[in-house]
Amino acid sequence: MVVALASQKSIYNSTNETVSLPQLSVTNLWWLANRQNILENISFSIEPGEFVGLLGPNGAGKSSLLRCIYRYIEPSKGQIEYSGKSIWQISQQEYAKQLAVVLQETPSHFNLSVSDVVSLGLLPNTSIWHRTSEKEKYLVEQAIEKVSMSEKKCQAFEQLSGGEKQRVLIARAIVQQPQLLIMDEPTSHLDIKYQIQIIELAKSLGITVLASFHDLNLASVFCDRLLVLNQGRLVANGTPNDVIDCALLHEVFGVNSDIKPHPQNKAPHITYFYSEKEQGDE
Ligand SMILES: Nc1ncnc2c1ncn2[C@@H]1O[C@H](COP(=O)(O)OP(=O)(O)OP(=O)(O)O)[C@@H](O)[C@H]1O
Repeated sequence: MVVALASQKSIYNSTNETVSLPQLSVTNLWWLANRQNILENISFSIEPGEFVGLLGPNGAGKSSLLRCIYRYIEPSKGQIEYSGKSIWQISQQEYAKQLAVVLQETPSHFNLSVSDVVSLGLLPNTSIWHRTSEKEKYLVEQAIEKVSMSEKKCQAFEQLSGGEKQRVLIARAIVQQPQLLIMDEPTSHLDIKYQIQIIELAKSLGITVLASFHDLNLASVFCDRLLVLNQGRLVANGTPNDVIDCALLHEVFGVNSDIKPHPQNKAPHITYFYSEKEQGDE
């Protein structure tokens, strides 16, 4: 038996014991486009509250996998379950309440101010005719402050820099108060200070996060677990310590590297070699 969606964290097994459900599980997922396998037989699950990084070189299939999970594309085969239920059996409105998505391309929000865009995060939990309450206005203000955009809250969203737009979209996701946050390269337009700020912010929400990264060191320091895609296949799934090693980096990303513990939290920290020199060469 599966309990109601908003609290779907557990089920009862045959001996009536409560067993924990993964927040998200992907099983034998395939996606074909133009008769080509873009995603091949991918399986993994994510527990509630986990912060999971999705890694892989350009074209590995990261965005395609995330698009399947947020229902932008329908997989060719396989299952995606949210709290034990197929995502295709959950109503669009209910799924929108559970899940917020921050993408690398910023959508056009013509004539909307920063505050307006952040307020859009209220929509999945209200109706279009709903009058914004004082509490909701406060939530919006707070989210804008958290991403350090208070000074520009009245400015047109379209006039912002790429990094500022990204921060506003994170604030919109915060306002939505989702259980699962999906971010496709959330730090791609951000300078290093805001990269760290945004990831720390996402972590501080205490919700389940699945985010794709190109910066492997950032992912290593902040993620509980890493999934590595290569040519549409899941080639590694484990803690940063389990996953990040020189052989994998060479095989998947084609780089030579040296790995040492980060001085702050001992997570693997990669130093790349910039020449064609093989490791160990003088
Ligand atoms: N709608 C589509 N039709 C055909 N091919 C597609 C489609 N969407 C993605 N692809 C192909 O699937 C592959 C994986 O693309 P995807 O965007 O998922 O990779 P990615 O890992 O997110 O890459 P990047 O790091 O460059 O953003 C690419 O070769 C891409 O050209």
